[in-house]
Amino acid sequence: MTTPIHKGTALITGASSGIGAVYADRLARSGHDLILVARRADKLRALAQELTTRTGRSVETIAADLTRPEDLAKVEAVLKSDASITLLVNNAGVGATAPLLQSDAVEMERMITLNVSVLTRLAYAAAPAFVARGNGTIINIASVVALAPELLNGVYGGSKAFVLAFSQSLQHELADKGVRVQAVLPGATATDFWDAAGMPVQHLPQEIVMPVQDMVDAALAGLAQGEAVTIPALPDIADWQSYENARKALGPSLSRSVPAKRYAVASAKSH
Ligand SMILES: NC(=O)C1=CN([C@@H]2O[C@H](COP(=O)(O)OP(=O)(O)OC[C@H]3O[C@@H](n4cnc5c(N)ncnc54)[C@H](OP(=O)(O)O)[C@@H]3O)[C@@H](O)[C@H]2O)C=CC1
Ligand SMILES: CC(=O)[C@H](N)C(=O)O
Repeated sequence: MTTPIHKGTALITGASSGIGAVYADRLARSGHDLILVARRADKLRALAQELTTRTGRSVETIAADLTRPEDLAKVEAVLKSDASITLLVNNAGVGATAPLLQSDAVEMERMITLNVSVLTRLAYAAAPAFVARGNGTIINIASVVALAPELLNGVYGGSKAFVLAFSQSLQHELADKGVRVQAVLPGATATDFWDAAGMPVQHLPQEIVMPVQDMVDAALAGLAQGEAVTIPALPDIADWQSYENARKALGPSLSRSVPAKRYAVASAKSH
């Protein structure tokens, strides 16, 4: 059993499998107590027991379907009231691989609820408490499809583009208030995600699939290095920086009093 220094409590959503379960393992080992959230209570309990035995940390579980308003409210209340929480891992999410014409609009809306609305509500529950204490970290799990929406289902890509943009906005607003925000953009990662999304992970070219433990270890290394956006698979961080610099360079030209000349609009101002 390891008993490192106590680093506060991490609340992890989607902790019953995949990326969230590995975050739970790594954070418990590095000295965090945990609150694990997902629907499958049996999986959460088994993981909690294993982690407590192995690390000596306190691990609580909350069985919650975060798309149900009453369950979401329960988790929001914990984030608002438990002053020991120093870290929120906003990880619960679902995906899809089907193109628009083969997708069900109600399922797409459910995806938006979990990937966008729930993530936003939980960040809104945590951030004021973190700001009040001048300390706290929010990790938002996005995806490389935030940058490449053509890769998978378009609503999934759009939901992850939201997570990236929202994280960047939070970074901008909260950086001087002692609160850190990291967006993590995994590429294909070997988890149950793929079965639920409609394509077994074994059907992907294996050279693009990262083991889930390596993905989380890289993301936590990126956090420790102070990265605001971590793309575990990207070999050269300079490529991301050029992309960001190009985006920021557009800034001064994006809102002007006249349309661009190429549209040949006779300005209303001259009438
Ligand atoms: N695997 C991949 O290739 C990639 C994944 N991601 C993102 O990583 C995150 C985690 O996915 P991953 O670990 O891969 O997949 P998993 O399917 O293994 O994990 C998804 C987690 O979300 C939980 N969850 C799903 N629906 C709900 C709900 N309604 N309420 C509460 N919890 C819910 C699941 O638990 P339960 O069923 O018990 O509720 C599970 O713990 C997602 O946001 C995904 O978009 C990003 C890029 C790549
Ligand atoms: C990029 C991927 O392949 C991944 N499954 C994701 O969830 O975004």
